[in-house]
Amino acid sequence: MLRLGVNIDHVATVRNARGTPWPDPLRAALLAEAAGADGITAHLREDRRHISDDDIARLADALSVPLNLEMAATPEMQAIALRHRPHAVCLVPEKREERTTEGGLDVAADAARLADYIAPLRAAGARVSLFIGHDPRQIEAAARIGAAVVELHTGAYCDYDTEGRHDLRDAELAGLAEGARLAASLGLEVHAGHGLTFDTVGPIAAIPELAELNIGHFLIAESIFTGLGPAIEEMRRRMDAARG
Ligand SMILES: CC(=O)[C@@H](O)[C@H](O)COP(=O)(O)O
Ligand SMILES: NCC(=O)COP(=O)(O)O
Repeated sequence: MLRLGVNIDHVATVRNARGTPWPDPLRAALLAEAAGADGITAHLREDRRHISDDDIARLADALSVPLNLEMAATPEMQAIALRHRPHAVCLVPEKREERTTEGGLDVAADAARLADYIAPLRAAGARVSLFIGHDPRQIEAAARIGAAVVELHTGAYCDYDTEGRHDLRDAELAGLAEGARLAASLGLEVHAGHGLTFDTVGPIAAIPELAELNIGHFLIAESIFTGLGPAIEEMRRRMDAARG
């Protein structure tokens, strides 16, 4: 079965716009669980623009489904992950000035440091995931350093779709499918996510090697109109339909 991880970061974006306690990302996460989410994803950015340290503490305490903590590979974040022991830790590249996560980690160029970095996380029982593009060099490097999971960045595929650049979108989709095949053949669990919507999820969900999709921004946006539960249920329905 293809799992759906619901990313609740942008509930915190709305909360932080006013500095109120609402809307509460934990409440959204519990609603997502009730609507059938298989896991909750939260990205504790270094600049704390959405999810806060307190959110992570409360999510780690209250969730029944697995928590996937996305974070930069910094000493501060490693200490936080070791304190809260989430089910999974997904390492992502971060730039302070970016609007959203622009690309994947350069695992090939940073292999020795990342191997050392993930060792204590693995020893603490976390499933370590690396957020990367579908470049075979990055996938092979992820396998070499002992990651359990790679999450393939679907942002470019989604952007090309939105811009109507269908040749580029289809080439990107083919690259993601090829990357998923390579990663699975190397023994990695394969996830995908970033920017996915009702319109773009089908062809990604149809890639047979994928075990999990992480989807946030679109679901939170859609929930303004339909409520979070129905948005998640519709995404789940489209994922299942794509799997036949
Ligand atoms: C790594 C990833 O794809 C998500 O965490 C996404 O980055 C959500 O957070 P931002 O929108 O702040 O990038
Ligand atoms: N890792 C991708 C993720 O968690 C969700 O990304 P998005 O759907 O918020 O763009």
